[in-house]
Amino acid sequence: MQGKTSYNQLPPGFRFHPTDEELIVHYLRNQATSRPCPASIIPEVDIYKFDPWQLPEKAEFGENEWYFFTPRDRKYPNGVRPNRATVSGYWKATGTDKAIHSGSKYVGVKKALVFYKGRPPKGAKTDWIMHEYRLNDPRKQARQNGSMRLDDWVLCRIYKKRHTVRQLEEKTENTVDAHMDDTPTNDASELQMMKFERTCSLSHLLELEYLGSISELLSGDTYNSNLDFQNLMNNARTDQVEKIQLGQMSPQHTDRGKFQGNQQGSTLNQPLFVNPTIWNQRHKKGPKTWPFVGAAIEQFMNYNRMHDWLVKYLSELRTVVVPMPFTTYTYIADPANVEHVLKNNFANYPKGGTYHSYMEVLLGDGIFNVDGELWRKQRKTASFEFASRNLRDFSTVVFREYSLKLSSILSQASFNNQEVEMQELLMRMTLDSICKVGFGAEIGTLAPSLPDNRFARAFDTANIIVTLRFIDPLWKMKKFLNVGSEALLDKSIKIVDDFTYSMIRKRKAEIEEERGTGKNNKMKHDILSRFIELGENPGSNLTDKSLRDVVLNFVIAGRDTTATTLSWAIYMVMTHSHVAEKLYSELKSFEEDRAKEENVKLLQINTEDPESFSQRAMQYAGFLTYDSLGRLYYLHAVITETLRLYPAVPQDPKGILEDDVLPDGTKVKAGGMVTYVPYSMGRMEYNWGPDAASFKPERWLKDGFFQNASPFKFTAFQAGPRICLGKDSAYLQMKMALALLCRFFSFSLVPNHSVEYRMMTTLSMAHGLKLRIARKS
Ligand code: HEM
Repeated sequence: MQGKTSYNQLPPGFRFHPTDEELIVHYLRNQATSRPCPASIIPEVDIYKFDPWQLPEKAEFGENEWYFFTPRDRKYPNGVRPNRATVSGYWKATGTDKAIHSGSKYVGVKKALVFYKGRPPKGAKTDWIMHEYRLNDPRKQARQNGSMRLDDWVLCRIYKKRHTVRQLEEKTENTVDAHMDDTPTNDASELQMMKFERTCSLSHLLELEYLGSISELLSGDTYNSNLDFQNLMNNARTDQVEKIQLGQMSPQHTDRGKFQGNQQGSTLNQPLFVNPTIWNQRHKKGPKTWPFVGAAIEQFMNYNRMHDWLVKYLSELRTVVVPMPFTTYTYIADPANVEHVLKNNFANYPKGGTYHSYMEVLLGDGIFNVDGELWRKQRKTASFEFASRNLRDFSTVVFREYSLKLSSILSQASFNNQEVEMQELLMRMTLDSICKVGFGAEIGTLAPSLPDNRFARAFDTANIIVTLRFIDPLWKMKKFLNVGSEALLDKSIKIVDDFTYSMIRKRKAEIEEERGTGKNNKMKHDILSRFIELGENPGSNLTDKSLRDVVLNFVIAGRDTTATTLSWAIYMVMTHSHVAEKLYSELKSFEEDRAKEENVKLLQINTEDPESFSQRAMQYAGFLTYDSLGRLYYLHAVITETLRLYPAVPQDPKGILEDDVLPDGTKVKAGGMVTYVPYSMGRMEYNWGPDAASFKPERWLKDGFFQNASPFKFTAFQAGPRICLGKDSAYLQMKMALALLCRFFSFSLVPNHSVEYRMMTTLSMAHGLKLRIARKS
């Protein structure tokens, strides 16, 4: 645009202090009519896609206040109120609008807003202020294809007010001059515990009352006195109800009770357990079973400690049969049974239709969520990609970069005497890494300010809600009515999809452009780019939807699993001093050996000097390559031992297509579920000997070298044809991060912080991992 001054052409010392009138007349009006502004100083940013503390870095100019042109969306499809929600809060108007005049002419309106964290009406007020300027005659957007756009442009000034002027500003927010507020604040230094928005936990969502009816569902009547299994089964397991109504009965029920089929199949007359022996529980070895509900009561009462509940039964019985209303769950821990289910009779134990229908909204037809031919094709392509050296080299660079980012956050926290929530930091690290490896996208949740991220938040929310479907008998009704958790799910999926599809479009355009300019040598190595290229082969049938499914399945597979394992590994190391010492000594000798190999001198390290400390950490990170990490056997054993006792996927259910008999003689019926239980398997003396419950990395080493165990005994990565595809990649990332962290830091638990698992599909820590950090020389 000719005649326009760009901000970097301005001489030093210039400040941008426009009046309200100038903002409207010279900037907003020009922007709205596509004419050049006097200086190209105000960027176009959809500020509602960010939280206010993320905005300063999006501005082109400004020290204590930042200006943006932003579009506004409607709150409701047919309304005229703007949608003021952001990722982790909302803007709320304060005071009355102020008319802006130019001479005697009324030219626009200024509105003041305050940012609240959380969701209305319970948000917490913050010090972030916005002044929003609108033209007196904004051009309303013509509604196109259900577009939610309200008007073209408004102009916003954002700033954070100073505490010293808080009271004054609260009274006069509408008129106070933003220029009074020129003290930059440093959020991190104000806090004892590094705090940030967390979305990955169910309890967090419940605290925020995001899920409303779900909190009732879980804590209220539905699952206690008014246990409504008919409802549950009608909603969730119609396929199995059908089978039992035909008079079929699980043979393993015969010694505990039996079903009395209802010939008419009326819902009022559901099948009953009527065998009188059921009333006498004295000689029973497994869980207590009762009429109508099978063992659901005992299982439900032990829900929060279910993994340990299973340990107790599986150590006595090896196989536990738990009759439930209209179905039977069979839990197995004997490697021979596991091998039968996961390998020898693999075709009989698929994921099944129920799983697919629950997870489809998030996972689509991705590798995690399909069986048969659809799965086989994806497995083949993905295995090929995972074996590729390009992907491995690219991942190594990404994992190193993000491990260093985490290390520098920990270093900063230790210099500031701050405590950290390690599990949350690790979740951020693995999410950033998998997005980079998966999409080639920097989402930056591990940036020093620990910003919130719309995609990350929506992805977490969607993940939690689809998992809840397995215990929410009302989810289909909620989905139909688009209320409660399902409405939130719908919203979250839209955000996830918008982000993913925009990445797909961007990547496709980049590939096209590179071809156009003949720069094909700049091949991208992220998974999405590789699949886009594969999709160009005739007959590949890879649509944008399948690309979306591919990538999201990898994000879900690789993120929480790796982060929770790292959390448990750090916890294990810090609570077993001899392990911590041995590991540290391995990492130190490795450092010396690598320096010699690379023919470099180790940099001086002064643990009281942040600069020297970080330089040495960077040098160390450079020594960590795919090949050199392969030599850290003790580290490998520490991670594997952690996974034996704290497997990221603690139990993994499979459907049953046809009646079958397991190697130990247990009969299983079509329509039921067989679950192999890595959490229990790792703790069974019959699998690991009398010290099964102890944390001993040494059990994996022979003559100093790592020795694998049978995958049907050590099942943390599953086994057989569907064994985890990301195992090597996960070890690479975990070893990279742990080598750096355990070399340069030691950890201790914040007093009174309790570490226990949460019942979810992955074995995360219910209250996170709150740590104090010390630096090591
Ligand atoms: C400590 C880390 C990890 C553990 C413990 C783990 C464990 C597992 C388990 C138990 C399964 C089977 C799940 C099922 O039955 O549905 C699985 C499947 C899978 N994992 Fe991992 N995983 C880890 C990390 C990763 C990573 C980093 C990736 C990729 C980036 C990945 C990719 C996959 C894929 C694609 C599958 C599906 C395989 C198939 O169905 O054919 N995993 N993983």
